[in-house]
Amino acid sequence: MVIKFIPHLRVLSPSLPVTVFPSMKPARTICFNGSIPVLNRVFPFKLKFLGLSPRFNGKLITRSLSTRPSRPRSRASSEFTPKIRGDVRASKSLIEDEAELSDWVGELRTDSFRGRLTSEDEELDADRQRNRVRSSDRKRNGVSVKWRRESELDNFRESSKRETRGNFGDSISRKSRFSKRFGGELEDKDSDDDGEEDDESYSSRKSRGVKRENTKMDSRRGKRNERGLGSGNAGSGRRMDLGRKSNFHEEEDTDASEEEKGREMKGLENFLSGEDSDINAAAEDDYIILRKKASYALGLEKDADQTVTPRSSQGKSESYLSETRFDQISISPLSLKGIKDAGYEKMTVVQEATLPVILKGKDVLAKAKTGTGKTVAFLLPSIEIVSKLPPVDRDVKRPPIHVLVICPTRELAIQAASEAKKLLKYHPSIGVQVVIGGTRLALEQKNLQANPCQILVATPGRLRDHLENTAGFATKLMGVKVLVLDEADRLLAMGFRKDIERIIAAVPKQRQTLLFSATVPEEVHQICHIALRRDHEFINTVQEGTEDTHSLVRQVHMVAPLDMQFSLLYVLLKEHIADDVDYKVLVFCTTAMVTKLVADVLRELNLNVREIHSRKSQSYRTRVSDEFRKSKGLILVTSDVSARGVDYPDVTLVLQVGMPSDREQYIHRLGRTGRKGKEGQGILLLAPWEEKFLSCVKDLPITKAPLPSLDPETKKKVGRALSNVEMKSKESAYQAWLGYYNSDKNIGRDKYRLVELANEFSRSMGLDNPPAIPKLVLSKMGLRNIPGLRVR
Ligand SMILES: Nc1ncnc2c1ncn2[C@@H]1O[C@H](COP(=O)(O)OP(=O)(O)OP(=O)(O)O)[C@@H](O)[C@H]1O
Repeated sequence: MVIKFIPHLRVLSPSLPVTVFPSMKPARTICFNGSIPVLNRVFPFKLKFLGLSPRFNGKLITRSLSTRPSRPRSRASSEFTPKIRGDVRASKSLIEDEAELSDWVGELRTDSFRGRLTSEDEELDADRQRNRVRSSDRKRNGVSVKWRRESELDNFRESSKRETRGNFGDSISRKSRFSKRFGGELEDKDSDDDGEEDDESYSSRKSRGVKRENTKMDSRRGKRNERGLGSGNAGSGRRMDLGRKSNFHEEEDTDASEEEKGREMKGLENFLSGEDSDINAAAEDDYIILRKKASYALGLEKDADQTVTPRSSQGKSESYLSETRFDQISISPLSLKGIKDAGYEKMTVVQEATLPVILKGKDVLAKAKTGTGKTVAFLLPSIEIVSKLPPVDRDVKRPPIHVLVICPTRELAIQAASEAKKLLKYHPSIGVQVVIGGTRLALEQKNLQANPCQILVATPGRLRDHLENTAGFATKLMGVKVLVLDEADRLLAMGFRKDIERIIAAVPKQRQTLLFSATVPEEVHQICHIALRRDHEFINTVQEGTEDTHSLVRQVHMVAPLDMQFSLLYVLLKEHIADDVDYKVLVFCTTAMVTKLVADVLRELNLNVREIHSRKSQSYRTRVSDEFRKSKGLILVTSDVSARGVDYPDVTLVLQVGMPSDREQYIHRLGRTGRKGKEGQGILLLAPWEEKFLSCVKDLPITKAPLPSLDPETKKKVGRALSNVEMKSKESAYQAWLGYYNSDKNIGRDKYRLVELANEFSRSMGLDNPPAIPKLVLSKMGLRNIPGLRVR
């Protein structure tokens, strides 16, 4: 089979705008023989699962499980990656970052990885299945009991720690308000039964309980260590299975008769009420475990102060922080000082898990939930590696770049560079610079020349620009020791893949590569070999059996016809604002132009709104992003430019209007709230024909919420606001809307239906007739001669 790569995405996507870029050249077609699945067979990878053990003496214990026989490594990437060297001038990348992807997403979106699952995947699944069986066999033989016990204790300790976090009372009250609004399904037993208890007393009661538990746990940990229960056992080859802890009950109870169960229940109730808790100090471990088991068996969990939490949330809202302090690990005193100044004391779980592996020189593919400190996880070891390299002579004309960090969006690149600056505060000789699209290339070239730059953070498109247009840049890249792909799954997807392949070809083969993301779909495992060595470690800090989203983020979806959606959006925002004076809301829209329209409408409705998308200048984007980071009482309407990685503290609500491009994008957008173990809310507003999207996220705890009622006055108000919005904004939104859904596999298949829906969208904007669309655009979208469209 022959696969064709056509360099310019514009040519691929019929929905692209008509603007012609000077850099556009006639499409070249690069052909190579052999399908990607075949390449996968030839260049296999070895998956390593790493559970996070309870941590003892600051050490993380890892387990690895090979799912595939190792086969000889091959030069996969180089075979279909054209080499770039400094003087070769190729056309510029047309995709600067994800914001542009979100506008021109076209067919690339749905096809990025999906649809390429073949018998090879089935084979892989079979492998995994076999391993699962082996793993459960081991469990039946009692091998993993210790780990489970430790996990139970960790779970217990961590749930206690959670309670100590600031604003707990506030969180609870918000949670219960959210529950009230969205009905019984969300009833949260964390809060009081009647939901009336005031925040202060709740909060102080919690912290009392926690202190008690923490002290207990500390002494228990000491005892466990003495007894060797928690020893690493690193060589045993066993797989730690933290995710099993919430299945404790199911594993234990399957054989009990109904009568026995009844007896057990009574006994367990006594036990939980404390009547049976005749424990001595030496048996505290077992007491905790038994108590947990009893709780599970009863379908509820009582924490230290007897607060009941529903079983569904047990073990899922694990703390993002580990027990290990930065000063317990072996990093340079200069880094440690920087970390202290940044206010970090304990490592996050992903930092604790990845740091030792990276410092050992391994390639790493890491998965950790959103907002859990992945940036520091790859920056800190990278800085450590650079700090150990011999200093570069000042006279060297083209000092090497040692660490290259690639981010899919400009905002994310700026953020990562600023995090690096914080950590480098006491490393005066190590410089970090950022190169991103939307800024002047010449200015960046000057900066690169004038200032030290051992660490470079870049968006893919601009990096290629430098490779192709900045003298000596390719030579500098030959010094790369560590290559980081932040949001790796995005960067390895089709929209960026070609840029990434070119970048990989421009850095030395002898390097360390780190891939980080909150989502690592199966497809990434299959193609990560283009960046990673075969013996890389896959470090997954998301417990098996738990969701990829945070349990403290309440997720609901609503289904409403398009003609209700502007009014609904308004009502939902008003309700949220009324609930929380410190509101900070992100409203995600499908495309840049729809984002603009929604922002225009909400502005007309006198809400405090900002907008951010790729059609705004970079300086505007940076300014708005900074403002939103620092503000409260603000709504940011945004395209997917803000979907990944951007760290806005204390976002109270993420509202997604229209279906996200895929499951991963849903998770990343939602991940803008509930960061650093905090609480958050997510609402997904879908049209009836978008409901299919829910099947992609059926593993996530998204409950259906009833629609708020819309009074006639609200409808009128929203109608007036819509009529005040410029026609141009509506025209652009209509065209963008059509392009977005045209590229959806399901919706775009039936063009007649698509146009009907687009015209429904047009009516929802208050237009009697749909806006006319240029003939050329229509033919690029494959929509010529479809009834219902107006041509201009
Ligand atoms: N050890 C730590 N202790 C406390 N806070 C930390 C620590 N490490 C990082 N943080 C903070 O946690 C927040 C989230 O970090 P970061 O943005 O790196 O998350 P992430 O996992 O990359 O999220 P995303 O998946 O959305 O990109 C940031 O504000 C960061 O400063």
